[in-house]
Amino acid sequence: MAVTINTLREYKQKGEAFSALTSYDATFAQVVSEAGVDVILIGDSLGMVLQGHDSTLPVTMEQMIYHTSCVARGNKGSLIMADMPFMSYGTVTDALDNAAELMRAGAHMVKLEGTDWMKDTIEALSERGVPVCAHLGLTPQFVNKLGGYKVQGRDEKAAEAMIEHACELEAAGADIILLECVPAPLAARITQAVKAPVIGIGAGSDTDGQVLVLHDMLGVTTGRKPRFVKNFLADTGSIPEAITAYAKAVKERSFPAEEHTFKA
Ligand SMILES: Nc1nc(=O)c2c([nH]1)NC[C@@H]1CN(c3ccc(C(=O)N[C@@H](CCC(=O)O)C(=O)O)cc3)CN21
Ligand SMILES: CC(C)C(=O)C(=O)O
Ligand SMILES: [Mg+2]
Repeated sequence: MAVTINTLREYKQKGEAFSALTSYDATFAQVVSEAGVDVILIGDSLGMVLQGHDSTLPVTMEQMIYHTSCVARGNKGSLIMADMPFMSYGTVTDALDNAAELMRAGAHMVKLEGTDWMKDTIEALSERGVPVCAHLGLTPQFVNKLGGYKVQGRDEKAAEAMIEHACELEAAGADIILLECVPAPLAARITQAVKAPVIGIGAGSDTDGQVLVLHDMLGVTTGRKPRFVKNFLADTGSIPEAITAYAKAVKERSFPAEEHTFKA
């Protein structure tokens, strides 16, 4: 049975964790979906892991459409989420036009990075039939404003603001919240505060789901690895087995462990 946003809502209600992983092409999309990973993300991280840039900012709509169409052809029943790239949702009109392109390419929903300024955008998309994931915390498209890839929401004022933003974006129509690089206790508070399923990366084990970049969990990413990354290929014999082990570890909540988590 194909995974839908309702499937993810049911998981949250039952307290069953679900898994997500990036894919950028048809072959990996098929392997990832056949391994039982619930959500495939066409992440704008492709700008870093496929293209070799040091940020996600150079990624274009044309590239996201191309990779989304490749993933859609390989997918065997996972929910397909596509990142809207930098400045493709700067205005509500741009967001509608560009989200439509990603949905035509085969996405089932889109992901946008931002806070309360996205309320109108999310409302417009939601009203017109586009499910939205709101990405909060470390939002890589804001790296030049954030001053680096750093944990977000560490002080109480920033934590309160993030909780409020999550609630406001859910009220505007966001179907899923994604939290990146936030202290585990804050991620737990947000997961309780919203009805929408919450997916975490570097957000501890109390979110409803987990996501990783495919290249990171296969151990092929070059350079410094973030704390939240685990190499699942190291203890398995093949890429399909590594991906299956990841999906299982997320379901069992054995990943993320303490060493992958920011405590405060
Ligand atoms: N390969 C890859 N994996 C990712 O998870 C990822 C990308 N690319 N590209 C887009 C963003 C950038 N991401 C990053 C990149 C670096 C850190 C990092 O080095 N974090 C430090 C935390 C520093 C602090 O304590 O504030 C760490 O130790 O994990 C985190 C997220 C996550 N996303
Ligand atoms: C790291 C995940 C959440 C992402 O946005 C991406 O892969 O682009
Ligand atoms: Mg992204």
